[in-house]
Amino acid sequence: MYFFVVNSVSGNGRGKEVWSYVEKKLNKMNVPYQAEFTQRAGHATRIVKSAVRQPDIKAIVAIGGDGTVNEVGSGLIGTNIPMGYIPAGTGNDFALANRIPFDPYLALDRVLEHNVQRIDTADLGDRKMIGFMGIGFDGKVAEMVNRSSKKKWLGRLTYVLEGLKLLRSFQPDQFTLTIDGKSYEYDGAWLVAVTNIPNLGGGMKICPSAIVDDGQLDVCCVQNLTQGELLRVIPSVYKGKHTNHPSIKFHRGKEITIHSRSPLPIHVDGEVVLQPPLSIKVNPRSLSII
Ligand SMILES: Nc1ncnc2c1ncn2[C@@H]1O[C@H](COP(=O)(O)OP(=O)(O)OP(=O)(O)O)[C@@H](O)[C@H]1O
Repeated sequence: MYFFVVNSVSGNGRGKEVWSYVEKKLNKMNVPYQAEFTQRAGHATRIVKSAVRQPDIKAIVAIGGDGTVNEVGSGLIGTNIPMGYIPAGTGNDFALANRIPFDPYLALDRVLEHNVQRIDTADLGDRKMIGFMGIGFDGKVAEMVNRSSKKKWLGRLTYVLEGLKLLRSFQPDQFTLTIDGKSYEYDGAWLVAVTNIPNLGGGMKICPSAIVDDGQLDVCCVQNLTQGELLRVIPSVYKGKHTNHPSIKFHRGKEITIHSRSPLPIHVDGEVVLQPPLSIKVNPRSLSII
């Protein structure tokens, strides 16, 4: 039995549309399934925690964006039930990183192929990170994207549009990072991103060397750039070609703490949830995906 958790409001309604395609195909193929719709933030994790008690669950499949992947994955960490994913959000970075098709029928085919892989996740106190988190500029962009009414039509471009809007007014800040016991100071920093997967923000390969199952977290800090310089660098980030830029620093580690001088917004898998200081610890191969 496949259990679907559907966030019908993801991608400003794309979730509902995607479910209608998936439901039709499941019925046509006579695949046994159950489905439940999320009613509010946090609900997907509760649905999953109750569903995993059923004896015959083959996989729990998230339909939504990266926020839904976070909530469904959070409920499955530590179990042997794998998470499937059919993208229906705005950024869909988890799908991009794991080569999950954007076509709902093809994504469903991949679910039904049932090839299980273990991936790393990370703990941020009580909260889990499945793919990525960011603090500073991209935390603020995530906040603006989540409020945007244009995301259904613009999709991933919403991140670019909101980023451009923010560029003029954002004040870079001072960050202290501690990575596996070693400290680093960054002044005039635009953002710090910590990731399990290479991309965030709708396909920006911020940490191009990140590997989903290497037991490590990748860190990127962007500092000391003028607004114009940042604007020129952004296109190269989509290709992961920014790694030799003198103002962009990379680290890798298992345990990371981040302090910022001001209380900047933090997003975890695209949802703004926390305030610094922040401790992040990798949880190696803690989640099965298909
Ligand atoms: N019925 C609901 N009403 C309002 N919010 C909901 C509901 N169900 C889930 N949510 C919340 O919707 C938020 C956004 O979902 P999600 O991240 O999956 O889509 P998205 O933001 O469009 O995509 P992406 O994160 O890929 O950009 C999540 O934080 C989730 O908790």
